[in-house]
Amino acid sequence: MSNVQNAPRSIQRKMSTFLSAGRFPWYNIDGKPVEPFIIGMAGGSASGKTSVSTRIIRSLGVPWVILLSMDSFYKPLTPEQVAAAHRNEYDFDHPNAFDYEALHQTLLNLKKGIKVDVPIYDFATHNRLDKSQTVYGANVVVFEGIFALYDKSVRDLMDLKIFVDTDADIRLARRLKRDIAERGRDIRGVLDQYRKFVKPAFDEHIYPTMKYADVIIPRGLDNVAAIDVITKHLARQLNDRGLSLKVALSNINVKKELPSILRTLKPTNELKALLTIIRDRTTSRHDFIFYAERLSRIIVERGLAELPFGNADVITPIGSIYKGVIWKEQVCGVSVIRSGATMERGLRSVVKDIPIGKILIQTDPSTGEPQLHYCKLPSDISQRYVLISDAQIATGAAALMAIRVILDHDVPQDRIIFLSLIAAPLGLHTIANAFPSVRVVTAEVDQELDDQGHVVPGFGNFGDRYFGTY
Ligand SMILES: Nc1ncnc2c1ncn2[C@@H]1O[C@H](COP(=O)(O)OP(=O)(O)O)[C@@H](O)[C@H]1O
Ligand SMILES: Nc1ccn([C@@H]2O[C@H](COP(=O)(O)O)[C@@H](O)[C@H]2O)c(=O)n1
Repeated sequence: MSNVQNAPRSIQRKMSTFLSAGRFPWYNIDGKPVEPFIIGMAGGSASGKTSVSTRIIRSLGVPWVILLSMDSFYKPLTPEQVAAAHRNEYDFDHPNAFDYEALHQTLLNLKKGIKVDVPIYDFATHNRLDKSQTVYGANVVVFEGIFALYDKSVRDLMDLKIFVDTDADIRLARRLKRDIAERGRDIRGVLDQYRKFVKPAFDEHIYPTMKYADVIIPRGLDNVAAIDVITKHLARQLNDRGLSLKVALSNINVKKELPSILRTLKPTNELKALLTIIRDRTTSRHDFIFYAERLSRIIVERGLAELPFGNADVITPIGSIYKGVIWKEQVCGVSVIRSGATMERGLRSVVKDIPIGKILIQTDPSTGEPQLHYCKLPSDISQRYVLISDAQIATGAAALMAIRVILDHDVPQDRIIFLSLIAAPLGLHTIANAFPSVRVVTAEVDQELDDQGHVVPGFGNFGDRYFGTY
């Protein structure tokens, strides 16, 4: 997810992620992501590309929409080029001013649902800022820029191509006002740059890309009718792609045999005693927390046994060699809030200094579908093994979403270990069907789900019992 609060106002306006609600599943029951809808929005400078894009996005009312600006992909300049830019001697309106390879890769990754780092551009310094913006997850991507329709490989990624056609005088007037107010320019500079570069480039390179557009919007934002037609078309297209994981889950084949992704704890009486206390409705909150955390630690230890080890010989205090082993890889935790957070203490007490990310997934009461509301993960997660924690697996819908998020952050399936205290067979089959290389560690497999989706016999609402929010 993105955060541009600290960027200058002009940048914030251009690089936005519209997250008006939780994100519904963006993958099918086989765990494969469904591609976002990509719109290309070209037109002359100050024609209204950003304004039209924002209006369409707001009217669409779809959550998880990204407005990506081509400015982010201006090639970095040398100090000499920056000096030339300040003298109005650098041509920012030539197609060669942009890095199409980086641009193509970014759009491709967004299309695949993979997390991307988008450079943040600063018009005042004519260069990228040191920090970038992490963008993850989109139902719709609107990509706007003067050369948005210029490059064929970029065009080929688009589902809809739009050209905003606004009168040249109006464009110049708006550019004057905007560049002075937002981009640190003066009147002379803007007019000089317009005459030398902006106008010739429009006539020679930008206007000709209009032929690639599916839709042309004369007069930009003022053309209410055109924007309305486009919004309705988009809404229909998105509706046709609608996914219902809930319906698909009810068709999962729950075989008698449990899937091979499962790792259960050894069924000792000690384990049974812990589960008896946790499952007992009369257990006090104090005892519940104590024994739940004790069980979490055992689950985490079992999860760590799944990691790869290497040989390590050590010398003992009496000078003898011990042929030992060490963990070979770095690990991190990701807790599925709320009940997964109850296992964090267990994780911390077993793995020293473990970074722990968080994912908030809630079930939408009207549709029964899981929704992703929040996601904050360690930045180097792709270099680590990931222990996802959630107290129980019921239908597997939340687990599927959590695993999909981690995969979208470049973690291979076989580096993901899902830790849960108990699991229902349906949830295990759901995970195994979509992600057969993920491993699930649990204390016990319960019998089934009741009509309301509760795990039976289960332990009730784990989060409420742990946090005291009955
Ligand atoms: N229809 C309009 N009426 C008045 N001002 C507009 C209109 N459309 C855009 N603007 C203003 O013109 C400037 C350039 O518009 P913007 O949408 O950023 O263009 P672009 O993204 O094509 O460069 C902005 O300051 C914007 O607020
Ligand atoms: N350092 C820069 C980079 C670009 N420009 C001008 O921006 C225009 C494109 O942005 P729009 O929002 O207007 O589409 C382009 O015409 C460049 O001249 C700049 O002035 N300085």
